[in-house]
Amino acid sequence: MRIGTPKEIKNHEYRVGLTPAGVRELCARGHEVLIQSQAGAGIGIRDEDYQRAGATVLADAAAVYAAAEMIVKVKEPQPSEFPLLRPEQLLFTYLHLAPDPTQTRALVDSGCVAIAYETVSDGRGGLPLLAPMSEVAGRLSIQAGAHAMEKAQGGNGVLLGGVPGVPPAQVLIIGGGVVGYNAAKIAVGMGARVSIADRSLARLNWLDTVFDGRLGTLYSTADAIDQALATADLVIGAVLVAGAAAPKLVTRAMLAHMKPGTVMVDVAIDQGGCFETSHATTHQNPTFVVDGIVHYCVANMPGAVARTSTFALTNATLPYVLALADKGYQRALLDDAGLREGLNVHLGRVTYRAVAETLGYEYLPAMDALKPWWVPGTMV
Ligand SMILES: NC(=O)C1=CN([C@@H]2O[C@H](COP(=O)(O)OP(=O)(O)OC[C@H]3O[C@@H](n4cnc5c(N)ncnc54)[C@H](O)[C@@H]3O)[C@@H](O)[C@H]2O)C=CC1
Ligand SMILES: CC(=O)C(=O)O
Ligand SMILES: [Mg+2]
Repeated sequence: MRIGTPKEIKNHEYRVGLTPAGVRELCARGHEVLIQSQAGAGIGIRDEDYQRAGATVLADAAAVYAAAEMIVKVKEPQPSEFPLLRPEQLLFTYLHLAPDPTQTRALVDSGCVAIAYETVSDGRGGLPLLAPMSEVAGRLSIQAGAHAMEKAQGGNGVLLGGVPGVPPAQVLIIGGGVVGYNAAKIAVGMGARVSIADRSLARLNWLDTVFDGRLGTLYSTADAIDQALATADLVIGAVLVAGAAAPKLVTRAMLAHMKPGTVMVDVAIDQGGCFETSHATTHQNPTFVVDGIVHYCVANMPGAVARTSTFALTNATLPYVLALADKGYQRALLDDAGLREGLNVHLGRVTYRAVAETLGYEYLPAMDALKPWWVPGTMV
């Protein structure tokens, strides 16, 4: 198969969808890899590194999209990339379609086959291609939040860990999954007082055991969140209902009960955000203030630490890229029910239920989309 990786063009996005190690694996299996010139430049991967691994370097994105049967990238295609997609072309990347009607329309109209990293599952309730970036974003959320708490950044001037004789910051984390756990790990490590809210009692149980008394757990209700907001210095929004728009758990009315200068980091912004007052921001202009509360809502947080993030992401995506390239997407999706959950758009139809329901498309189950390739008795 001919696999192409363009340079990312989202604001301050320096990650890249394939590393030279991935290129080498693909070429060793007889595939052809096309990389846009300078695709890895932001993280110190040179065109020569890709060439040495076996890739052909092409001058621009248009050349990569025109030649490749499968596009492997990081972020959702930006509007200038929409016209480059073509019927039956395979797109493997983060998409976050539920809160993004414009992109969904463009993918449907393009006739491409779009597999979203964030909805691929591992069959055990995990999201193996979201998890590595959630680890990064969770850890980074505390770093970004602590910075925003500084007076010069508009925050309330509280030091996360306090000092002897002065209490540390109160951190409230809403959602105790991968982002929430990693945020808690860093916040606890920096000496903050941490509470974590989730609606899964099993998850709260696990967090309580792992942190062994070093954080408090809250069952997530509007009441519990409202009360915890009143004393918080830093709030991390980290909930997810897979593939769906995030529930709005902090309303604008709740901001009135909070201390001025409190910082809210909405990591769930890529699914539309879990604070009513959130809107997506960029690394260039990451924060804004509503009713005295500082909001940080960057939708591609891992892009800030693009080198770590690229290797963490591609370690997880490579086995799937190899399967798609070796078998073709139809066989790869039929063989792996978890990868099949990644199929969001197929030849003009929406094949992920939460996206179809949120945006008003008719839902076509992935298995029905794959019927022409399905031989009974050969699938899992
Ligand atoms: N902004 C960025 O750059 C990035 C954003 N993310 C986003 O962060 C979000 C969280 O991702 P993960 O931690 O990997 O998901 P996850 O599935 O591991 O965890 C989500 C948690 O939210 C909980 N939850 C669901 N509804 C809730 C409610 N009403 N109240 C409290 N908890 C609730 C679930 O029980 C689960 O424990 C996702 O939207 C993901 O796309 C992830 C990486 C980077
Ligand atoms: C998960 C995601 O959207 C990101 O890493 O940018
Ligand atoms: Mg988007």
